[in-house]
Order: sequence, then structure tokens, then C-alpha cells
Amino acid sequence: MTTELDAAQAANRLMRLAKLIAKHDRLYHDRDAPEISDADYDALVRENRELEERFPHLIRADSPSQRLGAVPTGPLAKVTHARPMLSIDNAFSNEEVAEFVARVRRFLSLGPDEAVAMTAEPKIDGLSCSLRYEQGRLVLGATRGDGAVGEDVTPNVRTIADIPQEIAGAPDVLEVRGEVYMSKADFAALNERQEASGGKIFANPRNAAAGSLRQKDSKITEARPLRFFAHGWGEVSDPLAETQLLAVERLKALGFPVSDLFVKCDGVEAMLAHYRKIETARADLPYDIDGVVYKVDRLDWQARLGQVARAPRWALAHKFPAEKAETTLEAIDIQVGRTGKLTPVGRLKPVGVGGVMVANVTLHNRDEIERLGLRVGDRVRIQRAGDVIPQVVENLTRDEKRAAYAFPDHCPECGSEAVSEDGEVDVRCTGGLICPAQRFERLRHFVSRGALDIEGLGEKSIAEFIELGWLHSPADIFRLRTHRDELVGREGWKDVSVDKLLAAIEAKRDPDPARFLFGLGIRHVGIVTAKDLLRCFGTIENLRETATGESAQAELSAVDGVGPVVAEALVDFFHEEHNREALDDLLSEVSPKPFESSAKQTEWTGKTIVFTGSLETMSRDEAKTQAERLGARAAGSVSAKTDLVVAGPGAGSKLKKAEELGVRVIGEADWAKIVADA
Ligand SMILES: NC(=O)c1ccc[n+]([C@@H]2O[C@H](COP(=O)([O-])OP(=O)(O)OC[C@H]3O[C@@H](n4cnc5c(N)ncnc54)[C@H](O)[C@@H]3O)[C@@H](O)[C@H]2O)c1
Ligand SMILES: [Zn+2]
Repeated sequence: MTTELDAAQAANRLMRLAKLIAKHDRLYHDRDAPEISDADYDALVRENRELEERFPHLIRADSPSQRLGAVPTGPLAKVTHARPMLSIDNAFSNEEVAEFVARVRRFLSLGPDEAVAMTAEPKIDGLSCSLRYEQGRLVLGATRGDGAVGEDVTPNVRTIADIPQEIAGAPDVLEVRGEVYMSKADFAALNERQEASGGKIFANPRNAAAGSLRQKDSKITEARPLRFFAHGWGEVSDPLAETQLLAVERLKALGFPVSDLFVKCDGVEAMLAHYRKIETARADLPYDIDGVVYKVDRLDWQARLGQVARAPRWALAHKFPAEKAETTLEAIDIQVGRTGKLTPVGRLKPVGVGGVMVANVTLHNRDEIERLGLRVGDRVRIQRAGDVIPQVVENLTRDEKRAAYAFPDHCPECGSEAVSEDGEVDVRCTGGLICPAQRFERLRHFVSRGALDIEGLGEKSIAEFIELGWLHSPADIFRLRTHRDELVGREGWKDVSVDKLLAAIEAKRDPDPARFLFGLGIRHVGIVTAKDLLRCFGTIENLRETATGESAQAELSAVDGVGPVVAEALVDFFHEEHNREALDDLLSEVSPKPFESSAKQTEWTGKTIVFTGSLETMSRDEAKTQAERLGARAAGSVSAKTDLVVAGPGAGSKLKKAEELGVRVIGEADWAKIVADA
């Protein structure tokens, strides 16, 4: 794809690639939340490399070939590595492996009779970690970060059983480098537990290992089944050995786990044979691997070879190809995520891909189904590339005559309407207050610091109460007291702690209205927007009335600080009957205080006023602003909750309705007097 590019186009593309790859590096390494598959990522890196080979003068300082990983931005303390932690260059074919060996030989100017011994071992898919020992004691554990600066995870690595706290007979300073990883079985069990407790679901074992190690709270790390294996070293005060093989044996003798598939090879043939052996064993290994690492065995040669930019010249990662297979798409199911996102999952006629039976694929979103033209019954080509969840890469049928798949417009979990925001691909359930899929997240948010702030009602208790069937929607929190005696009998609960929790809940029966509104978890309604809304509407009831009224979208968008996106989210939320019922239920338990705006209090504060007919001395907008300044709210329609109607000439049905309901009606002049007197 690069052949037709001229230098200007290549420069352009290289700039784009640098930005794009940096973005995915951040998502993957720093945020532990990759958005594309490893195969797609590797393709970008490869394109970058090929372009740079053709246009070496265009290599950018910020090119992905010159840097690695991502600068850590999380809450963990930063550590500068005594020796940089490097990446490894990739190869995908046997030819590239042969070329690597030839390159090493050329660099070292070896004669035809001199052999280059190489080691070969699996490349475990985890995250690299550096362990520093001084006088035999573990003093520092660090992640790789951007290679120069990583994160201090010392308390966390101390919780990993594979990692010795003390070692005997080691050099005074020894930095052991290796991989922190999670076994396939532990990963599956962890995700099951996370699912049950409503916690984060991890995409793959690497992701789970990274997310578990990079925790501010080492108790979380301790609860996660992490493993470690050593494959190298950083700073050492005395050389460990003369060869890679002996150095690794020394690490093993010091008490570090090393790979039992580690061998020494005497040439390309032996390396490739070991690669094939590991590839065959791959599916049965208890952990994920994504390739085989070759290293020059002689350490004096490693030193001579040195490094280029981001990787040593003496090592190569021979990656496994992405595995593909063909099968039939038997059904498309919809899963609802914790924040209400509907994700389509393809159910397949089970098929073996690289030794693993695959029955499910993620289809990402509605657009992806359309892009692939997927219909139930289609033949599809799927790919598995280091990811546990495979993807559809091609639709082999593309039968336009059969009915297209209709993406649901209701949530399969709770039956609420499912909508997508303007211009967004994701479709979401709007039944936030009752949807079982969103229950944990909603309740957690409702009681969180910025919302109702109920002390002692943490994630663990919420998960426990959901499990017990005590919590369905926020109103149930205020009915927990009916379970007091049962709760006291449960493990981990003493009367004191139960009564303390119940008292904390009782104390929130008349919450601040903005915190309450924010706590409902309406999309895009943060605490500031909640205040803006209440400043205008005074009470949740008034807001709800407007949001369900005829001109809701227009009236809501007109509020200061509220735009069309927030307005749409409010309409969606209040439009959903399930939410309205849950809210009524909640309001039967709690009564939010009236909103106290910083504007002055008048007898009109919190009242609802309707303007109708034509006004002569002021515009309708001006009248509304005046009402808001008095702390009142201008509504578009008359109801029993209307406190005042200001009617000008030509007033019609609204005036009539006001009279029927007995609402006070005044003329424009009287209104002007009220404004002036206030
Ligand atoms: N999906 C995405 O968005 C995304 C983004 C960035 C990176 N990635 C993936 O991450 C990888 C690139 O990251 P990278 O630069 O860290 O390279 P890498 O992780 O592929 O290779 C280098 C690392 O391999 C590890 N390793 C495992 N076993 C080893 C062994 N036996 N000997 C030596 N080292 C061993 C080391 O920790 C080393 O840091 C690619 O596989 C890429 O697909 C994916
Ligand atoms: Zn739902």
C-alpha cells in the first residue's frame, strides 16, 4: 500500500501514524483499555516501519520506531529506571528470523565457521516488571512505563507469591526483569467474580494482569492471582554469568520462576523447530503467549550489539500469526453493559482457531454489523490474534436479498427504550434506574461522594445486597432497614456497623436536590448541570414535567448551561416509564430539599409561571428571564402545578385551562409590578 506514495504523502502518513500509534499506546499501556486488536495495532506499526525504510530521511523524533510504551499518567509514583527497560523487535516470518541471525553475524563480523548460539523461549503475554534487590532484599518493583520512567508498584509486587522478598547469594545490586501475568484459568475465574460483583470485565489475561498490578491499593493486587516469570535483568553490580542460558539458570537458582520451555539453539533451523514446538503447545499452556523470543546467548556479544532506539539488537520476538477460521453466524445476541451500552455478540457454529474452540465473537456495535452486512446464517471469517474474544474480519456471504439484521430498539434486560445519541454509534438502554444490567453501577453512583454520599455503603455492600435480592433500584436503599435483623446475622456485619449504616441512610432522607438529581445518573448530567437545571426548575418534579412536556427539547435546551445533548438525555430519561415509576418510588422514600440558589429568595422562588398571549412591553424571553430572576420557573403549559398565569391579549387555550383549574391569572401590568416590587 506504500508503493505509490511520494515523499510528501509519506511524510503526511508518518505524522498520522505517529499520532495514531501514540494514542493506542496510551490506551493500551497507560489506561489498560485498548480499542483495537493487537493485529490491527501491529499492522500500523508495520506500515510505519515500511515507510521509514523507504524514506529514512522522514523518520520523526516522535516516531513509534523511536519510542515505546506510554508515559504513565496514573496516580502511582514515578520511578526512573537505573537501566532503561526496552521492547523487542518483531518478526512474523521465517525469512525475517533468518535475516535477524544474518544481521547479528554481519554486525559481529563473524567468519563462516563461527556459530551464533541463540536462546529461545515463549513470549508470555503479561506486562514487564523490574524488581530491584539490594543486599538480597527486594527494595523496588516498577512497571516499564515509557522505558525510561515507570511506576512504583513495590507494595503490589510484594503480594505476588512467585516473587521472593529476599534472595541469598546474589550480587549486591540486582534488578531482575520479567513478566507479571495471569493464568488463563485465573483470568476466567476473575472475570466471573467481577461479573457477579459488577466489577470491571477484562478483555484478556494481559489486560487483567496490568489492571491488577497497577493499583494504588495493594490490597486489590493481593486479591488478584498474579504470577511472575523472570527473563532478564537490568542493573547488576556483578555479572550474573557469561551467557544468557547460564544467567537464566542463575536466576532460577536464586528462586525466580523461569520458563520451562527455555532452550539453547545452535542456528536458524533449531530456532524455528523450537518455535513450531511452542506453537503446537500453545493452546494447552496454562498462560497466554504471543510468540517466541530469541536472544544471542553470549553476553559479551549482547554488549557489543547494543541497542537501537527502543529495542536491543540481540533479541527478536517471533510472533504467532493471527489465526483465522471460517464458520456460520448462528445468532446475534445483545449484551447490556454496566452503563447501559448494548453490545452485539455473534454466536457461531463452534470452530477451532489455533487450538481453541471459538463460539462467540464481539460485533462491537450497530455500525460494525452494517459495515459487514451481517445477517444470521451468513458464513464468516473470524480471526483470533492474542485477544481472547475473536473478531469477524470478513462476511463471506453478503446476501442482500435476505432481511437485514434489525438492531433492537429496546433493552433486552429490562425492556426500556434503547437509543443512540445524535452522531454516536453506541445504542444505550434508557432505563437506568431499574435495568438489572446497570443496577450495580447506578446504585454505586447514587450513594457516591458527589451524589447522596452515604457513608459505609461501599461497592462490596452494594454487591452483597444485590446478591441477596434486597436492592433493585435506589428506593430500596431506604428500605434496607427492614432487613436489619437478617443483616446482623451475616458474616462481616456486627450490630454496630449495621446500625451505623442504617443511620447514615436515614440521614439522607432529605438530600440536597442537586446531589439527588446528579445521583440519578442521567447521561451528561453532572453536578454543575444538575444545579443549572434546578436553578431554573426549582424542583425535580418541575424538571420532570418539562422534560415530559410537548416542547421539552426546546425548553430544556434554552436553560443556561444546558445544550441540546443534555436536553435529549433528559427527555430520554424521563420519557422512559420505568424510570418515572422508579423515581416515584424513590420520592416516596426521600424528599429532596428545595433548591437554594445563590439568587435572592422571593415569594416566587420555586413557583411555576406560564406566559400566554402576546406581551406588549416585553418579549416572551425577557419575561421568562424576569421570572427566573425571582427564582421562579417559566413553563410552557398549564397544569395543576402552575402557580400563576400571565395572560396578554389573544390568550387562548392556556388561559381557559388556567381558569378551569382555578390558577391565578394576571395581566402584563400586574406582572411588571411584581417584578419591580421584588
Ligand atoms: N491493541 C492495541 O491497541 C495495542 C497498543 C499497543 C501495543 N499493543 C501490543 O503490545 C505489543 C507491543 O508492545 P511492546 O513494545 O511492549 O512489545 P512487546 O510487549 O510485544 O514485547 C516486549 C516485551 O515482551 C516481554 N516479554 C515477554 N516474554 C519475554 C521473554 N521471554 N523475553 C523477553 N521479553 C519478554 C517483555 O516484557 C518486553 O518488554 C504488541 O504485541 C502490540 O500488539 C497493542
Ligand atoms: Zn435496560
